Order: sequence, then structure tokens, then C-alpha cells
Amino acid sequence: YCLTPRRIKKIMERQGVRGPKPRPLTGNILDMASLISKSTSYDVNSISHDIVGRLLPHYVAWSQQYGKRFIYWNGIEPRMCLTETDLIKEFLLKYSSVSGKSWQQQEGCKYFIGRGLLMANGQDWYHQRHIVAPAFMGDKLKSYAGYMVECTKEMLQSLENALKMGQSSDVEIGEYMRRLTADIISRTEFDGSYEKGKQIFHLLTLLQSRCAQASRHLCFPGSRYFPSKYNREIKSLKMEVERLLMEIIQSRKDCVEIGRSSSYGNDLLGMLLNEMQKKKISGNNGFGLNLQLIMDQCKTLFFAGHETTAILLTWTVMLLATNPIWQQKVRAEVMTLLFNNAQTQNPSVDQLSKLTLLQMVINESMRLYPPASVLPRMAFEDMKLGDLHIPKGLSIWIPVLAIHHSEELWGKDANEFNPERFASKSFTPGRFMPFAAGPRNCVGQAFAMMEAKLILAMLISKFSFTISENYRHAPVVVLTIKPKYGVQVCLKPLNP
Ligand code: HEM
Repeated sequence: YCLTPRRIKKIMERQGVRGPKPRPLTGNILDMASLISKSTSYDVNSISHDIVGRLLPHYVAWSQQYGKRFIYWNGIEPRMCLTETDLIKEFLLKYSSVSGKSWQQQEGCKYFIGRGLLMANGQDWYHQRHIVAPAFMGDKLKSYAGYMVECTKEMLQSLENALKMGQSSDVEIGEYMRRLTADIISRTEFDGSYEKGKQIFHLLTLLQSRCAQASRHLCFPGSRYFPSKYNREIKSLKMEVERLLMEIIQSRKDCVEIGRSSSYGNDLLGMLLNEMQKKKISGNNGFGLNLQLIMDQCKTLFFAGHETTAILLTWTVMLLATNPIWQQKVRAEVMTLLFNNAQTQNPSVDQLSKLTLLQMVINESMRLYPPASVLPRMAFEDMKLGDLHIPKGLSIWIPVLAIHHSEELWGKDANEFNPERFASKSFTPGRFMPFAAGPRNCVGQAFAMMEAKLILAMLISKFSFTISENYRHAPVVVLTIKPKYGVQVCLKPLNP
């Protein structure tokens, strides 16, 4: 904990990479916290997308002082900021097998999502990825569209009801999107046991917020053993989540064992259980899935798969509400291609890939407000990256938000909403990476895109919307980039 970071610091300093002076144990965490609390203490005056200084003030300050490459300390973990796109590409593509999630990241998520795909490393990650990835491809992926359409119809109905019953046409769309994406992932994972799934995910959301609060104290080793209020609550929530998950798993196993069913089911959980059974039969227990890992995977997919998409949808609605011309263009495209000019109520899922304007708007939304604002990865071996020697143990910190807003990479209008920039498909990889890149990119990318397009298309075909006078533009980072006070929009049914 002491000698390795010092060795890393020396190696980097010899290569001209410097940074702010760290304090014992907490490193630069307190400096970052103080800069962020100052920059986010006020709302943004107008709806400006120039948000890097607000959300990453430490990046702005240190890159101005120390240059593009600088090193800072997240507690006892040294992190090097990397913004050069060719080096990022090389790092994510070439070194994915010898880099991964650091001890600190794993420790922060241990009680919450455990060692599922998102937090796994090395061979363990490789085997998990090969089990999970097929669930998000081809026909399997298409089979989830039914859940998405069904849940979205319910959400649209509840929006209509809220408008009928309420005094005003204002709704906070973020809360609707959060509930909708949680419903969708809950059905995709647990199909028939979906109501119990919702209960599990409610507890998991509580667990996530407790872990986030406790992670502020996780800057030094051993802190998770303190019998603090957070740690006690975290343990009891974790036990309750796992008890409910075990109940679902056990009932599936019982059905197969007494011969009532020949498989564990077609949902995500069924697929993981079938895979575990296959491994058992072939006697390959080395990388087989055990029950703890299946539970961790269920939690991981819920965590990684609902909030990110809900945030993407919420910011996209805000952008369309403030850009009526684009809203109209997207509506026209959706009505023609997906709803056959209102002759059908059900969207034709096969046409989703033809919605180019909607895809451009979604891309622009993820460029301006990338749900994952930074990508941290640790080097597990010494490596050569361009002209740099990266020592084992150094974390590479990729500030996705800053790269997405860079004038050098996107031009003078980098902070403006202009979906037209995505009209040509040839944008350099390394400068647009909402889903990361390389072998360790987002496994649910295609699922998220299908879900986002279906939900936005169905919403825009039913309602027109403008931004409410009550909306206060105040993006903040709480794991993802969130609107602090939600996004209030005025909805108007298109066919009252
Ligand atoms: C707009 C929506 C989404 C965004 C922007 C997003 C973004 C990302 C990013 C940036 C990563 C890399 C994180 C890292 O390595 O530090 C990632 C990984 C991951 N995502 Fe997503 N994601 C989205 C939706 C989903 C969905 C819908 C699912 C599943 C249902 C999902 C499951 C995962 C998993 C399991 C990983 C870990 C992959 C691995 O390490 O091999 N994501 N996502």
C-alpha cells in the first residue's frame, strides 16, 4: 500500500507525468470533493451543455496545470488521466486482457454486485463474458422486444392517466423512465417471477445508495470491516436480496428436478442456470458458474442495465423538448417507418435499424451526457503505451465526458446539440465511447439501443413535449450523470 504507489509515482515523474500532491491515505479525494461541491453548488443559468467544468472541475484544473497527462491519487490508488485518443484505443483494444477493475472498485461493489461480469478480471472475466454475451445477440436479443413494448405501453398509459387526473401537464419524466427500465430488465431476467424480481431490485437500489454513501470511507484498506451504521445496513440488505434470489433459483431447480419442466427457462436467469447445468454434466467445474456467481450476475445485469438506459432516455427527452425541430423530424421518421403512418399501434421491431435520425439524436445525447462519465482501468502488468511506460498497478482514468466535449476533437460547436455530426458514420473510434471500446465494452449495448429506440419512438408517437418552466438545469454525477432535480416536461397527447 505504500511502496508500490511510491515506485509508480517515481516512474511516472521520470517520464514527465506529474500531478497534485497527495495527502496520506486520502490522496486527492478531498481536493476533488471540495472542487466538485463548489462547482455543483449552483444551477446552470440557461440550458447549456458546457458541463465539463461543472462535473469534472478537478480534470479542468489539473490538466491546465500539469498538461494532458497527469497523475492524481484516489486514496492510495495512483491514477493517470489519459485523453489522447490513439493511446486510449491502443489501451482498450490491445491490453484488455492485462488490465481491469482495481481492488478499490471491486471493494466498493463487493456487497452490491459482487464479482459478476462488470467487476471480474482475467480468465474469470473471459469465461463469464462467453456465457453472458450470447444472451444479447441475434434472435435471443429480438425475443426481449415483446417485454419492452409491453412495459412501455403500460408506462404510456400511466402517463395518460396522470395527465387526465392532474391539474397540470407537467411530469417528471426521469422517474417514469427509471421505473420503466427497471420493469424491462426485471422481466428480461425473471420473466414469470417478475414481481419478486421487482422486490429484489427495490432492495438492490437501496443497497446501491448505501454502498455509494459508504464508499466515501473506502479510501483505505480494512474500512469495510468497521461496524458502522452503513456497513451493518449493507450486510442485512445484501442478505435479504440473496435470500429472495435463492427462492427464485430454488423453485426453478425444483421444477426441473421433479420433471415439471425440461429447462430452467428462456429468461436471463434460465440461461445462466442452463449454462451451470451444462458445465456440471461435462464435469468442467473449473470455470462453471456457482450459485453465488449466478446471484452476482443477476445483480450486475440489473445494476448495469437499467439506470444507464433510464438516464440516456431522460436526457434525450430533455434535448428533444428543447429542440422542437429535431423532435418533429424524429416523429415524422418514426410514424413513417415504425407505425406505418398510424395504421398500427404496435411498432415494427424489424424497422428499428432504419431509424437513422433517431439514432443520430441518441448518439448526440450520449455524446453530451454520457451515462458513464469516466472509465477507470488498472494495469496488471507493465506495458508500453505509445511513448509511455505504464507500470503494473497504475490505474488509467479515461474522462469520457471531457473527450466527448473536446473542441479539439469535435470542433467549435462541441458543446452544442447538433445530431447532424453523426450523419456520417465515419467518426474516429476513441473519441466517441459511451459504451467503452474493445473486448471489454458494454455487453448490453445492442439491448440498450433496441430498448432506447423503442421507448423513445413509442413516446414520441403518442405525445409532443416541451420543457417545463419548473425545469432547473443542474447535472450532477452520482455514478452516472443525472439531472439533480429531474427533468420536468409539459406533455400534450397527439390524439386527445
Ligand atoms: C445506455 C445504456 C448503457 C450505457 C451507456 C452503458 C455503458 C457501459 C460502459 C461504459 C461499460 C464499461 C464499464 C467499464 O468497464 O468500466 C459497460 C459495461 C457493461 N454493461 Fe453497459 N451500458 C448501458 C446499458 C447496459 C445494459 C442494458 C446492460 C445489460 C442488460 C449492460 C450491461 C453491462 C455489463 C454486464 C458490463 C460489463 C461488461 C464487461 O466488463 O465485460 N449495460 N456499460
